[in-house]
Amino acid sequence: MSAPNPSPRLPIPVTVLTGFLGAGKTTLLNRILTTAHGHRIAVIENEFGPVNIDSELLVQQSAEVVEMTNGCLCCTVRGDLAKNLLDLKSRRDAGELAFDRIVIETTGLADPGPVIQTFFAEPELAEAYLLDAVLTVVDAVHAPRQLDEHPVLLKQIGFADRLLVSKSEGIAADALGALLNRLTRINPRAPIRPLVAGELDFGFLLDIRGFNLNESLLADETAATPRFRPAAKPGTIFGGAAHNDEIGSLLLEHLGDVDLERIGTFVQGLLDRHGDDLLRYKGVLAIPDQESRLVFQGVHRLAGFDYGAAWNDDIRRSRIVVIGRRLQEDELRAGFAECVINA
Ligand SMILES: Nc1nc2c(ncn2[C@@H]2O[C@H](COP(=O)(O)OP(=O)(O)OP(=O)(O)O)[C@@H](O)[C@H]2O)c(=O)[nH]1
Repeated sequence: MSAPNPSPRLPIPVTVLTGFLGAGKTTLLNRILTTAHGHRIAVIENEFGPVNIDSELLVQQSAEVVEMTNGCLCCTVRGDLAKNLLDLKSRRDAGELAFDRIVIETTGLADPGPVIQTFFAEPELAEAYLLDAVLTVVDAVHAPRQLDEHPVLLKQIGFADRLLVSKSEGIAADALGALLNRLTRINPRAPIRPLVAGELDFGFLLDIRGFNLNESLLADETAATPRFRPAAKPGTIFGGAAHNDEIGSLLLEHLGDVDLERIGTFVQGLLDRHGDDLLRYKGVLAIPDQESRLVFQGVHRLAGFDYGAAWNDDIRRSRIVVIGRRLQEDELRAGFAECVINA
């Protein structure tokens, strides 16, 4: 029997590890599992086909590994994912397993969207687990071509909370620079780091709380030197004409309040019309007569709203960041403009 779990009632953090075929997901996972960091990690491995090679490649002594084969998590075996997660939780509660976080390694072809949605769509899962972050490994050598040929890689990058570039030692500095620029255009929200030999920075990988509803949602974008690059002019938001990447991002911003009813209608309309194309969106809004920030975020059509920290002496402003496919910039800007309250 394993030692009792320290906090059986707290939600268990989950990290989704994604990246295209051969990007280096298992290599990274092995490094995570073999580093002494004090976390007890259970792993869910998903692979196409009847045999899970990845789980055989894993160093198993330190982790409980659940194998999911014969389909991809994002489509055929999504129900199994929920079942496996609940099963792991019951075994943990019963003292049969001891772990304090889960890493899910998806197949290289998986769209992370449905995997993410699983955690919000099923109340039992939402209570038991806390989706911490999506980590996406990007293969520096192959990504430029893969990005042109495989739209799912755009989604994997678009959904990421952290982008980890593998094999960067294999390419010239200017090619790496071009790739990093391209990644930033697709997803300006996610910090990027190369995966290099040596110690892993667990502060960068774990406990990111990328899906929490709080005012730090846009922390990176609201820093003194904004990491977020707003679209300069119409037509430039899709990662640039050079690559014709369909996934891009857009910042909607107003230095002041927005009308609650109008912004609700605007966001709802957006989800109704374009929900399939909205990968991630986050907003921090100032609402008249409301001392606290209204914070929202979502994935496709699943969105959550809540009031966060008080504005106090901070400048009231309203910002929405959208990462999506084929974003209709003019429509979004016009819709948002109708919601703002001009002092
Ligand atoms: N040179 C170099 N090779 C790497 C690096 N990371 C991973 N590899 C190699 O790339 C190959 C694929 O790595 P994996 O970790 O199996 O990739 P994966 O994303 O798990 O692959 P799939 O599960 O098949 O999608 C292996 O041969 C690794 O040794 C890196 O940073 N540099």
